[in-house]
This record gives sequence, structure tokens and C-alpha cells, in this order.
Amino acid sequence: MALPNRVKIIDVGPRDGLQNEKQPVPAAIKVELVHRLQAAGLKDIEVTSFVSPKWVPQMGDNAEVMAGIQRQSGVRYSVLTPNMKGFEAAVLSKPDEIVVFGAASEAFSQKNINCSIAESIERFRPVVQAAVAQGIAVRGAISCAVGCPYEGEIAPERVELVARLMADIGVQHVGVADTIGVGTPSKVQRALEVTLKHYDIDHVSGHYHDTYGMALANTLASLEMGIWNYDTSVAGLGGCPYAKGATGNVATEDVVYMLHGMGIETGIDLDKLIDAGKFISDFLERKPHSRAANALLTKRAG
Ligand SMILES: CC(C)(COP(=O)([O-])OP(=O)([O-])OC[C@H]1O[C@@H](n2cnc3c(N)ncnc32)[C@H](O)[C@@H]1OP(=O)([O-])[O-])[C@@H](O)C(=O)NCCC(=O)NCCSC(=O)C[C@@](C)(O)CC(=O)[O-]
Repeated sequence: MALPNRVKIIDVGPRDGLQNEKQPVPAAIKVELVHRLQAAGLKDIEVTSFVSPKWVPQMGDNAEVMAGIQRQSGVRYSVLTPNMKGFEAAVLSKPDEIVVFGAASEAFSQKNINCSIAESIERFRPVVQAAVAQGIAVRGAISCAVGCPYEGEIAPERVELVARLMADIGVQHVGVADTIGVGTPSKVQRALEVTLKHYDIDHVSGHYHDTYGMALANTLASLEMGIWNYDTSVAGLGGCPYAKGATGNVATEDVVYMLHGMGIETGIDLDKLIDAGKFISDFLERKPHSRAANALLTKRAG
């Protein structure tokens, strides 16, 4: 299949990236990060999650962060909503899109959202209905689509089941997530193939963590299948609180560098993106987890 000539990137750094940080990150810093991402040309930003602050304290300032953003027209701001309680709180912040997040692994579903896969679908059903009724877009995430920290390798049939269940309840778009970054290109392609039985190619995205350094290879393998939507995280921020040892998503800077080098449009200004990554990395007192950003920052410094 021909490679797509443009790619849509959702930067999940403010949510997926920061949710696992031990040190509290003030709402003002999160807002500034969102502002810098939109200034860099990001049109899709996953801002925060409306989950229990007892489970994920870092996201406890969700409403404050949403309220602090000076919204730009044409930018879609998304938030995670695991249940109706989260949806009802989120809707007050007027998100453009909500994300329900399930898993292809029973054990991960229990650890992450405290219910089975079947129960999670029943929790999502009214959330999806309410969102659609209010004109809010609905995305779903299928965690552990390749491997699980508790169950090991995950069969593609498990991914297909969750994709089918999500399609049945009206989730409009799904992300195939390699939560712990164990995937290799052919395994990721198998997870995408089964998802594509239930969603068309415009409504499937890749969400790859880089724990084993495979995320760019997995992105390329997905591009070769025509997948043109990706979740990435500025400065490679992140990890999941319920996937110990997993690192962040593939760095947005690395993906943009690769895509632009291949002549694929993203609409993103790489220099401004690098500035956004440097901003949050400086706050966290570390270097960006992006090879491209560090190389270009070194070059800039002369
Ligand atoms: C899902 C729940 C809430 C279920 O948690 P639960 O304990 O089963 O919920 P419950 O309905 O039994 O309620 C228990 C308490 O939580 C409260 N509660 C209930 N719901 C909410 C809510 N929405 N917001 C705020 N509070 C809530 C509720 O009000 C009650 O409060 P209490 O009476 O004890 O004071 C919990 O398990 C949770 O918050 N888990 C955190 C999940 C999470 O954020 N994980 C990380 C994001 S997923 C991810 O990173 C993966 C992804 C998407 O990036 C893709 C990938 O890479 O895999």
C-alpha cells in the first residue's frame, strides 16, 4: 500500500505524558505546555483525564487545566473519561472529544480501571451515548494490544474482540495501544489488521510506547499499512501508572522528524515543537526523551 501523504498527530503529552510524573506539575505549567503545542501547529491535544484523583493524583487539576487553555480554533482538545462520573465532570470543561479506554487484557483492565473488559464496555456505553448526543467526538483506546505487564503476550483475537465491542457501542475511532512498548512491527501490524475488520483506516490510530526502542519501527510498519493517525508525546514524556517500567510514548519530535524526512506532511513546526519539549523537560529537570530533539538542540547550540 502507498504511504499516506499526510499524517495526523495527537499529542498526548499533557495527559499520557504527565500522568505518571511523581512530582506535582502545576496546572499553569500544563496549560503553558498545551499553548506551546498549539503554537507548534498541533491540531489535536490530549489534555487531561477525568479519573479518580485517588488513583491518578497528577490529573486531579483536570478542570483547572481545561479552564486555563486559551483555545485556538481548529484545535481539538480531548480528555479521558472512564465512566459517567468522569464524563459528567468533563463535559463542564467542554472537551471536543472524549476518550474511553479499555484493554485487550483482563488483568490490565482490572488494574487500570478496576473492572473486567465486559464491565468496562457497559460503563462506556452510556458515556458514548451521552457524548454523541451532545456532539462530542468519541475515541477509544485498546490498551495492551500486543503485550500486557501481567498476562504477557496478547493474541490478536483479544484485540479484535475489544475493537468489535467498541464499534458495537458506537465508539467512532480506536487507538491500538502498545502500552508497554513490547511490540515489534509484525505483531503491531497483526493488531492493526484485526482492528481494521471493525473500523475503516481513517478511524484507527497507532499509540506506541518506546520502552524497547521499537516505537518508530512500529510507526513505519503502520504507515506501510496506510495508518495515518498517531498518538505521540512531546519529549517522549510518559508511562502508565498501571504498567510498571513502561516508558513514554514515542516522542512527537522523532515522529515528525521521520515523517518530514519522508516527505509526509504533519502541519507541525519542528523547531517550535522542540521548544515545547524543552520547556517541559526543563521543568522536569531532564533532557527530552527524543533523539531528534537532542540532536537538533545540540546543533542549535553550535
Ligand atoms: C476508573 C476508576 C474511576 C474506577 O474506580 P472505582 O474505584 O472502580 O470506581 P467506583 O465507581 O467504585 O468509585 C470509587 C470512588 O471513586 C470515585 N470516582 C469514580 N469515578 C470517578 C471519576 N471518573 N472521577 C473522579 N472520581 C471518580 C467515586 O466517586 C468514589 O469516590 P469515594 O466515594 O470513594 O470518595 C478508577 O479505576 C480510576 O480512576 N482509574 C485510573 C485510570 C487511569 O487514569 N489510568 C491511566 C490512563 S489509561 C492509559 O494511560 C492507557 C492509554 C489510554 O494511554 C493507552 C495505552 O497506552 O495503553
